[in-house]
Amino acid sequence: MRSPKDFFKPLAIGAPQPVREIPFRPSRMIHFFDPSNPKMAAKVPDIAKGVDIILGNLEDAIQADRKVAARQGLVDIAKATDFGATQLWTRINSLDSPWVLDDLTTLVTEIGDKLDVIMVPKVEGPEDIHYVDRLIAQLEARAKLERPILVHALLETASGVRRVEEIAAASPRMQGISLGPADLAASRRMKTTRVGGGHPGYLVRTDPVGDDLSEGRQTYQQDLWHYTVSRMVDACVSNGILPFYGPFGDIRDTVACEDQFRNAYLLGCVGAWSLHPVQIAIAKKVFSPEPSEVAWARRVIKAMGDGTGAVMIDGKMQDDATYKQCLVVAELADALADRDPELASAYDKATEEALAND
Ligand SMILES: CC(C)(COP(=O)(O)OP(=O)(O)OC[C@H]1O[C@@H](n2cnc3c(N)ncnc32)[C@H](O)[C@@H]1OP(=O)(O)O)[C@@H](O)C(=O)NCCC(=O)NCCSC(=O)C[C@H](O)C(=O)O
Ligand SMILES: [Mg+2]
Repeated sequence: MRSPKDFFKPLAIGAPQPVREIPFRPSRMIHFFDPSNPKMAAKVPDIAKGVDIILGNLEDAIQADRKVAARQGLVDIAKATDFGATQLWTRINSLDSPWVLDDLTTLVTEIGDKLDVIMVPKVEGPEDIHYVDRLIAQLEARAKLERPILVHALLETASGVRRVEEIAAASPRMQGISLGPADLAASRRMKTTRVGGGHPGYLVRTDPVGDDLSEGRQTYQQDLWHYTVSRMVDACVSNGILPFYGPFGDIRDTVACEDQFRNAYLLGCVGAWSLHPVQIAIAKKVFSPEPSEVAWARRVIKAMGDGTGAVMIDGKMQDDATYKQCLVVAELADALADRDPELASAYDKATEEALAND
């Protein structure tokens, strides 16, 4: 076994030095496309300009007889496209599949210089990350890459959830984790056939009034994913990596998609997947803090000076802890503003207005 001191040493001679910190880059949406679908592939250069992350999917949703075409399609698109500040990711096939070895070998050697992150599906435990970690290092060395490719795990098995903390800590390559609610539901034998979102049967009911058990009792639908998302967020944040909500499969239901994304945002996720162009704007809206929230955060930070002590603002107590909460929002806003001039001016305008009243 390697010593803990070796954690940050390359796993192959000639592989690039692993990163010590995962850089925060705007990651509001991971936009999935099928590289074997000529219509979708043709849209990639344009879509890439409007998303934070674009992902060439090789796993589920790609037919078995299109796997090789999808892999080659991604190589061709990556070589032909300048992605600018947009991150290029891929989702490889599962580690027990007949395609994954060629996925990794081809992608790292042919487009490793363009790939930011490799998403690994159906991760069961840290040993899955150790396997891809070493293999990627060998391939990076072969391709003479200068920058390490990062790894993102999909949380979509009961065993993966049970070991999520070990997965998050498995390698310096670990960039983040996404919830995969469809596979996770199947793995856990949950009785929902939906891809993410709630279920009308999962509810709480108000108590009866008097003896009548059937009349006048409100029901409230509950969040099936609260436990898993919260656990994933803790595992990620305590290991310095980024948590994401995954897919919302009812493309028509943009309202419930927005709700699901917002729940994840409020619980600490940095982004979600978009499966269809219509979901890109939803993710952008939800995962960018509201200008009024940013203005409030900046107001509190200004009033708190060095961040210690307590002050009252608009009747609300602020102290060291609320100062830190506000830093989370303000720092996210600054990172997004660097990428998005429209957001930058909306944030500055709201802040000026808020500060003018102080
Ligand atoms: C879901 C889709 C199959 C729907 O496609 P389609 O029927 O073609 O929809 P539209 O007619 O509304 O499409 C309008 C045009 O937009 C293009 N399009 C559609 N989706 C995309 C996209 N993702 N990127 C780029 N362009 C897209 C269509 O080609 C149409 O173009 P045109 O005809 O020229 O106007 C489809 O959206 C799709 O396949 N999406 C991706 C699905 C996917 O990646 N699924 C896997 C991720 S979810 C998962 O794996 C579960 C998870 O792991 C878990 O376990 O929870
Ligand atoms: Mg899945």
